[in-house]
Amino acid sequence: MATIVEKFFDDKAALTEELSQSLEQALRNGIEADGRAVLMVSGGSSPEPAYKHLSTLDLNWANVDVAMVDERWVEVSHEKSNEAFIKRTLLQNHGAAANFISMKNAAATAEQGVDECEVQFQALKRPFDVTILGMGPDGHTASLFPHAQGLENGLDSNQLVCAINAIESDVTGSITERMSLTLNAISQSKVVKLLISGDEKLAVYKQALAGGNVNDMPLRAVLNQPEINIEVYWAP
Ligand SMILES: O=C(O)[C@H](O)[C@@H](O)[C@H](O)[C@H](O)COP(=O)(O)O
Repeated sequence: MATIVEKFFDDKAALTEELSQSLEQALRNGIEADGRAVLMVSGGSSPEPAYKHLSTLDLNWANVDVAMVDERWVEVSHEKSNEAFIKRTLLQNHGAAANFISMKNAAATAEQGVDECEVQFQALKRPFDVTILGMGPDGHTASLFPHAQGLENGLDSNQLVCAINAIESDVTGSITERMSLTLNAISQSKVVKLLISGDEKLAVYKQALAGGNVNDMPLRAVLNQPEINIEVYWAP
């Protein structure tokens, strides 16, 4: 089992305030201790206000590496691009000076692009300072989707990134081809912040925590990892 600390808030504003402060502290600590800080970022609505706030902080952003947790295999101009979302939110203001590591590259498929992506991620400082994860109502996290093609590799691999082709659902939408951090990469973070909002997702988290088949709910594999420090952030 991971070490899990649950941080439950009365509302999203309180969650955002604590998350913003702790991310700032983690980046400052990383820069002070190692000269560079590494922040792994997910898309989703939960971290958006904290990203916008962080971008306004006067940090030594040139010494911060911001890298994607997962990405749809689409161009950055696509409305569903997580990279575009990070560029619109975190990489603004002072945050624009951060060094950004994309997952998407020119390869035709995620499968074909995975080796190039791996090289980029291997160059990052480890352990990463912070990894921000979201969670879907299907129990996916990063792009580790239930029963996806590539999931087994994503959970077992010694690599940092993996190509995933999810089973299309209401959660995935039509774009099922993705790149994701592996479980191995997620494990190599000083802290993992798992962001959850609403009662429905709280119930999904509790179901994952109760145990069961990791292929049905890949979040379980993260929660089961003994070496991960997870902080679960929840607000209604
Ligand atoms: O790439 C994606 O499909 C999204 O980024 C997704 O994985 C998101 O992180 C979760 O669905 C949580 O979303 P919320 O933060 O909106 O709850």
